[in-house]
Amino acid sequence: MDLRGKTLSASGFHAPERGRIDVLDDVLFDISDDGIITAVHRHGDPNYRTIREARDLAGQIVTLPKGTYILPGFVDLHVHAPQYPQLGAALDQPLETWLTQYTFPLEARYQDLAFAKRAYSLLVEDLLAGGTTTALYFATIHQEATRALADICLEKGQRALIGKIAMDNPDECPEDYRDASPEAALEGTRDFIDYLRAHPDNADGRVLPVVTPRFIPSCTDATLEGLGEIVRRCGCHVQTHCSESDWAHAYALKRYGKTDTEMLDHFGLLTRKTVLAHANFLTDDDMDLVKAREAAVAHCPLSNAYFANAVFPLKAALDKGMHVGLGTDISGGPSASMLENARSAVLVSRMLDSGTDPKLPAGERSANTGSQIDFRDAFYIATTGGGIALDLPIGRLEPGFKFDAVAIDTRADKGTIRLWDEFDTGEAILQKIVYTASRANVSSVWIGGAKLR
Ligand SMILES: O=c1[nH]c(=O)c2nc[nH]c2[nH]1
Repeated sequence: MDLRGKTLSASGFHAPERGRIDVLDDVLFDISDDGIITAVHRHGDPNYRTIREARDLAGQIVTLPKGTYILPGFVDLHVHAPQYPQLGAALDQPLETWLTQYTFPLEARYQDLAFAKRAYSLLVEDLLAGGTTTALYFATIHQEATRALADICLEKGQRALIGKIAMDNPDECPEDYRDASPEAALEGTRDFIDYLRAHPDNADGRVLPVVTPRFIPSCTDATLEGLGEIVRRCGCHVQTHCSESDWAHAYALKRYGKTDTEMLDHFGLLTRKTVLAHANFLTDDDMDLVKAREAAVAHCPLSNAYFANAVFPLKAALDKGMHVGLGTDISGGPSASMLENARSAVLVSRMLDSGTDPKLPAGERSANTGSQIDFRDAFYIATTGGGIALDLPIGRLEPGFKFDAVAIDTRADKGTIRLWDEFDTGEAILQKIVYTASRANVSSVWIGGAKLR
């Protein structure tokens, strides 16, 4: 049911800060007509009963069934929308081969608007069904297809941030899939920003434009400089890939004698609203710079296992106070599920922590002991961390935040969660949700209080 102007009676979980899960046991969420949480009344509050009776009398209360729990909707911080048709394909190639032989030819197809609309509609539907209420999308270089992605998000109600990709370097991009010149790359970026800002269905800014240099290898200096100037003027979000693999990290060092992070900063592309995808090879100085600029990393654990040649030190980044969210990196990562990626974040952190070579004695197996995270950190980056990274009031269930939420039905017949009343209470329920839930357990999805599924 649409929850705008209503009160939801439910139990659930969110992570107001790193390391702390707030167990919301039988609470009332007051939701405004424009879909913002205005109050959360807890069962133990002195005026809980009075408030409940008043809301009940006004016919305002919507109650979730027992065994169903509310979570913040997932914030996917790194999605290549056009790559959905190759999800689960070509994962045995190194990044540079995967890009040139598979990914660029697929993305080039998006000049066909009918193909673009078909792929993008399916993707947005599937992400919503899995509980992704906000997605930060790379589109392609094509203006029409990128506009179509924005229209589809608006029509289906998904919160989204979308970038028309800028890529114009003839040395690294194929002739049939690159911006014709720096001017074309910059004009395309500006046109898409203007399109979204003037869109009649986007008055509330549900879909935001993102300045999107694909990564340093694919852009000329003139384009990177021009994009920095656009960011200064428009204050938009920025997204790009940063120091992802040995090859990508070495590229900037060879071209400039500096790291990706240093060069992005040089071009004015490292801001409070910048999201750096992957960032596996950040140096200590890079990390300091990212933190100082309050930029964020989109950690993509599944994709990194295939393409990055290393595990991102998530725990070190979180301990340092860097902004970090979670990304599926469709299709570098073969799963569109944020829950599956949350589990992968735990898994790869365990491998980083223990080391992986069984021939080495335990004491020598890892240079990164103390790297493991738990389900709380994984849940945090999938929700709260994403909201902080984007500087948007999403990812938490507290007053002032949008009611972007999912209901997890732990009793769904075709679902994969099995709870035991004898021992599953409080946080233990969230732990089982994070580790075992699947799409069949996502029973409802709301964005800004509007029920989408
Ligand atoms: O995982 C990735 N996916 C991409 O599409 C891409 N482009 C540059 N670098 C990239 N890495």
